[in-house]
Amino acid sequence: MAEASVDVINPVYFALLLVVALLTLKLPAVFKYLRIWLTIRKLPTPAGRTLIGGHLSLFSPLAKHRFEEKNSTQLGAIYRQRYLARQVVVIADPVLQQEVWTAERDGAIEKPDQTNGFHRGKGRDEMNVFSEKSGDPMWKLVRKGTAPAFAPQNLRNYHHHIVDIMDRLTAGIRQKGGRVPVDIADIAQRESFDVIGKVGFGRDFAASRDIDNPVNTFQLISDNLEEGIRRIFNPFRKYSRSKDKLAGDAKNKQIREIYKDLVEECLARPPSAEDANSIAGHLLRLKDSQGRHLTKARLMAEFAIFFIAGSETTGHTVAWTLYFLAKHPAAMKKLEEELDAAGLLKTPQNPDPRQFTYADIGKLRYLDWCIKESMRLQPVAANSLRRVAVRDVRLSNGVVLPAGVSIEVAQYSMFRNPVWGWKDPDAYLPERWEDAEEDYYKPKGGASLAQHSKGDDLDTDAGDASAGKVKRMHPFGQGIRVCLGQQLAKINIPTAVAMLLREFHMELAAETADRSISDLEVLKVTLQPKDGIQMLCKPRA
Ligand code: HEM
Repeated sequence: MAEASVDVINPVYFALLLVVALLTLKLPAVFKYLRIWLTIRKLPTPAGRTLIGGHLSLFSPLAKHRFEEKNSTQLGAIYRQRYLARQVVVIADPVLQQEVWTAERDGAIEKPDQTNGFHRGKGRDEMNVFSEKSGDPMWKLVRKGTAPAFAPQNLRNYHHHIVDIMDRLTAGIRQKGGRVPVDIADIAQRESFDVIGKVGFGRDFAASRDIDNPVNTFQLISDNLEEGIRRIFNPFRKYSRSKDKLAGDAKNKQIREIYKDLVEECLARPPSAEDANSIAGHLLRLKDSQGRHLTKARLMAEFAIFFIAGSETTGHTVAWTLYFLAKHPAAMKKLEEELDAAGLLKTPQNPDPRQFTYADIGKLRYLDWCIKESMRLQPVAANSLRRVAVRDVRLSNGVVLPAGVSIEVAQYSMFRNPVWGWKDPDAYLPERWEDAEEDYYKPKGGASLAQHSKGDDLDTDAGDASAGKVKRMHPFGQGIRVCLGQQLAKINIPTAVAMLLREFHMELAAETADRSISDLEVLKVTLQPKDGIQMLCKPRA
């Protein structure tokens, strides 16, 4: 329920902070806090918060997207939340979120203060292209410097590695004979792991070579992300001596060793033409304005983010896509027909179909729609995108985001809330993407939108507020911090899905089919299958 009444909790915090401030003479911080609270206090807020934790006790960080979906339905597309003393404005409105990205481009909104939450180091050297503020020259240097690794020509040259990796995986699955369930989430992880190994670091991680051999690194990454998430919402956790926190510290150490090894290996390896175009190749060549190469610590932090972003996103998207297809036999059949028509499906008439090529990407429209629809319903970036206001930002609906307030852009709820015009939002309907306009929100009386959204468009495809439409589907984010690796994802996902379906008819095994999707998922930085997606992969010919 919306609450527009005076928040009785914040004065308590204010009093506490005042005492602390008097003791530490940090009065400006207290006045800043008071100003934030006074500015946003009229926004609705979810009921049930507690005195100290605020809304923290109302949701699990591992299912926060669902809490946000509920709130944005009940409270509207802009509301406030409190995590301990931190005031957060949550935005789940396509128009307002575009204004946030405009303000970010103008320097009024930034990434929050954070070191690399995923391996939790200390200091500037631990920042990376994801955590660094947009105003920082290092962010620009790394973003610009690594962009050529994701250029279409470069990715085209790497595509044969993806095909080889998929060939190895399908050979491994074929050996199961279609009788025992295969964990397709694990298969997809192996694929994206080996792909980032090659494209990112010129290394064969060999996860696709033996699908029965467990890859310990997956669990390590997964646990590390979970620990990272827990610390974002519990700043006191770092002082905890609990068993699971200490285990988290030990795993953190182990994963740092992996990044360190990777950096050492790339530094020591004689350069090859292909390595020079890998992400690591670009990172190793970068020099700052004073002509200095990145330090080893900085390289580790950058390697870490590409390692995680590369392996934790595309793999889960492949797994969710196959899950939805198996759940929706009519969509699966249509996709099989499309692949067959393109000569890419093994059938009795075509027992040796041609190989999937780079040129196929983009031509297989139904495949594209199936992936997009999966990304709408189960976007891997379901965690809201976190920012902070550097200076006051007035949104076109009159709400002011005061300097210092935390901002969370809730993508998950935007992709399915019917108020943004989604028809049958909970249904898996790949056909909806046949209409290119489906990407956009067009309120009745588009003219008012032009007024509502004063932001300039940031991406060429961000929408056109003056034409009365704005993007409501943006799984790769938007604006200057839009996903750097999206082109890699866009070639990897269709290749993996098409190459699996080429060989196998895929059905959900009972242990997965009988569970609801909320029971199958977990939000550990990315929205991923909690404990696998079991499928029967029946060889086609
Ligand atoms: C399905 C696949 C993927 C999805 C849905 C996805 C989604 C996103 C989103 C939403 C952001 C913006 C975060 C924000 O605004 O705070 C982002 C940023 C980023 N992504 Fe991805 N991503 C994917 C794959 C990849 C891959 C394969 C890589 C690299 C190997 C990658 C590297 C990055 C990096 C480095 C950033 C930070 C960019 C910056 O802040 O300037 N992503 N991604």
